[in-house]
Amino acid sequence: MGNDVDFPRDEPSEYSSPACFLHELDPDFAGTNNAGTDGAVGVIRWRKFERPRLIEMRKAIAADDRKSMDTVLAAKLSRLLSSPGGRVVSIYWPMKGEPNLIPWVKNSLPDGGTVALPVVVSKGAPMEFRSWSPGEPLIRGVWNIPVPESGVTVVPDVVIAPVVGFDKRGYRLGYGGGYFDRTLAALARKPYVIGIGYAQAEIETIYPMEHDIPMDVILTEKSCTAYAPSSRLASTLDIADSRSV
Ligand SMILES: Nc1nc2c(c(=O)[nH]1)N(C=O)[C@@H](CNc1ccc(C(=O)N[C@@H](CCC(=O)O)C(=O)O)cc1)CN2
Ligand SMILES: Nc1ncnc2c1ncn2[C@@H]1O[C@H](COP(=O)(O)OP(=O)(O)OP(=O)(O)O)[C@@H](O)[C@H]1O
Repeated sequence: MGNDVDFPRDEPSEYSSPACFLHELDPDFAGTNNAGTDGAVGVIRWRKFERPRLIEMRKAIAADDRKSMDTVLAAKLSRLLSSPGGRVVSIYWPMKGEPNLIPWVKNSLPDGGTVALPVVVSKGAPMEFRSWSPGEPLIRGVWNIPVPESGVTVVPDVVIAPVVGFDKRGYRLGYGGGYFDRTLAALARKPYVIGIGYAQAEIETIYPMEHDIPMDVILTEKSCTAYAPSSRLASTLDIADSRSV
């Protein structure tokens, strides 16, 4: 983040970057971060700027590092969802450097849980969740994201949502379609929502707007933070105390 950069305060102005490099700078650095003061327009603009920065940073993670971080995430997920028996857990098919949970599903989740994948059925509408088991055929959906070809529509008890970014209050920044927020808002029974990502995706704030729904827990390779510690649903689902994960 720009705040981490040691910015020389009394640099003469003739040493500043030429205007054509401004787009490469963090908005805080470039003085273009009006998210906090420009209302929704400023927030939307700031998010458009922030998403590619976070995605590129994630894609730059070396394959070996990614593999070991995914192994740590899988172990933490298994502890968090200690007895999935009979529950429907929605995962996602990884893209753009997101943590890959497919090996975890193959190795651990079949212990009594049903896996589902989110499906964008139409633009600007809530998603649907379709059951899927490793090996079952997938077809390309919106954005070329693989989705189950058959599989029945299910209602998830637990939704694992990949984050592009997340903040200190448990809000998630995604790809900008608003799909998870719209879907969670439309479900009759709110599932237990686990945001998952690498620790590098943490930012100070996403400047939450009215439609943004915070995650119950955010899991990274370094931390497991609960934002809804007394969630009734968590206890009925037998979700571990996040402090022990
Ligand atoms: N792996 C994975 N699968 C997932 C998600 C995810 O975050 N990760 N989703 C999580 O939601 C859903 C798909 N999300 C999508 C989000 C945005 C767009 C999209 O069309 N974006 C536009 C920009 C939108 C805008 O700025 O208005 C684009 O890139 O052109 C498509 C799908 C379901 N599947
Ligand atoms: N519950 C909702 N009802 C209607 N519109 C919504 C809702 N939630 C989000 N949106 C719309 O979606 C747009 C994008 O939202 P946002 O920036 O939160 O996306 P995101 O969480 O990054 O994306 P995604 O969940 O698809 O990964 C918002 O500007 C808003 O107009």
